[in-house]
Amino acid sequence: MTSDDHPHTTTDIRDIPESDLDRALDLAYLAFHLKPADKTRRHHHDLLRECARVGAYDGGSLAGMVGAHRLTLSIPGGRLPCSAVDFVSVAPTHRRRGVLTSMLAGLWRRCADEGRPIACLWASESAIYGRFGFGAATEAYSVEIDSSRPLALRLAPDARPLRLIDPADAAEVLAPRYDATLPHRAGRFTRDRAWWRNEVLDLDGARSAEDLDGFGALRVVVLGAPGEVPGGYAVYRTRGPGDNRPGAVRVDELEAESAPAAAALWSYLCSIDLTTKVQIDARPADDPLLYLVADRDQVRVTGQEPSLWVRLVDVRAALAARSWASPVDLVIDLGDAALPANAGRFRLIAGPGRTTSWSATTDSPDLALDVRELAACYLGGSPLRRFVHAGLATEHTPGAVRRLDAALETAWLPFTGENY
Ligand SMILES: CC(=O)SCCNC(=O)CCNC(=O)[C@H](O)C(C)(C)COP(=O)(O)OP(=O)(O)OC[C@H]1O[C@@H](n2cnc3c(N)ncnc32)[C@H](O)[C@@H]1OP(=O)(O)O
Repeated sequence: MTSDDHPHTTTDIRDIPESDLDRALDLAYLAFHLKPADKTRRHHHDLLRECARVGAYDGGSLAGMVGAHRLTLSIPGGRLPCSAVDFVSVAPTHRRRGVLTSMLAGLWRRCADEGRPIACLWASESAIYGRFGFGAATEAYSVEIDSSRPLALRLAPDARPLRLIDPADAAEVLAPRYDATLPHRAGRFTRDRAWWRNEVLDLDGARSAEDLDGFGALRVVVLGAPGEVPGGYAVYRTRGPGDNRPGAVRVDELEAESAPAAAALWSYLCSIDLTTKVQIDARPADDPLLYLVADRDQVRVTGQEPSLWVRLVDVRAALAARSWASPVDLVIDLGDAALPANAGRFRLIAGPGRTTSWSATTDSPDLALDVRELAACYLGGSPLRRFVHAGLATEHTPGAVRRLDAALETAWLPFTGENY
């Protein structure tokens, strides 16, 4: 297939066969300025082999590639097969000639073939993906706790025992607690054993020294007795004091069934000897931690970033798959320059216990928006009114935005932990 999706592209867009996996990785390392260790390369090789792979070939050479993990994402009220885009690379000799644009068009065809109504990704730069219809659908706070003193709490922590477990056993022990979060937290991936092993726990040590930044071995602490579903757990690493830095705890993941369970885990992490700081790269914006501390000055939000970007590849299927918090009946003008099959005027009829309908209409519109804004709102993370206030969506009928926002709302904000 020769691509005509962009005026400057002269590359052939086609699947990358397994025999080209090494060339594909060489291209990725060229684009990302990496020189990984052998075990990291082996890990990437294994990951990429399992991906859908779209390549841009210029004669005999590979000039671009997109990989997509075949994952399942939690959405409000359910789960959806998702193309989790990764390894996006274009050779510096071929940049800004429409290669990425053409490869993504190829990827949308793969999504349709594989029955994946949504795609998602972590963006290396936020400026890249909006034009392709991606919206920032989950966001994360980075948080730092001053643990030079005990964590002051407004409630009694869960009194069950805490125990450290062997990370090799962690996937089996932690999975039931993690899985229990999926029905109420959209934006999370279902995890098989390999995903736990490599993406969450890094058991083969494929993470680079820069990633680890002096932090030591992985530790896993679990709340509750062996044999029962944990009340909570934390996956973390520690770094002792030295080199003009205080000792610190870095938390990769913390899940808890309740606020007291979370309080027990945070208290533990804040009490580890020779450390005076607990840092966490990604927490949900509605993390109970921010409210259950008695002294809010002890917990600092140090950053707020978009995390998972979502693309509604098949808008009708994506809308039909999610649940709705309240009834809604609205006419929406939807723009989608990259996937015109989604664009047009549609009546959305949806609500609790109701089959969602998204059908073409000529009635006058209540709202006008682009698919990237719909994607940003899809998991319940951003109300549409923010985009109306920013001049990026239009309310033609007063009250329409309020009704759509009420229907899209979820009890918990969507959140994505691992940055694959
Ligand atoms: C999910 C992930 O893997 S994220 C990682 C993304 N990859 C990287 O950052 C690696 C280094 N960068 C690259 O390999 C390439 O520059 C890519 C993949 C980011 C872009 O590939 P290109 O083939 O140059 O993109 P393409 O030519 O199709 O650009 C399409 C449009 O996006 C714009 N665009 C592309 N990259 C960027 C960027 N980094 N910032 C802002 N705009 C961008 C282009 O200007 C172009 O706009 P136009 O249509 O108005 O002219």
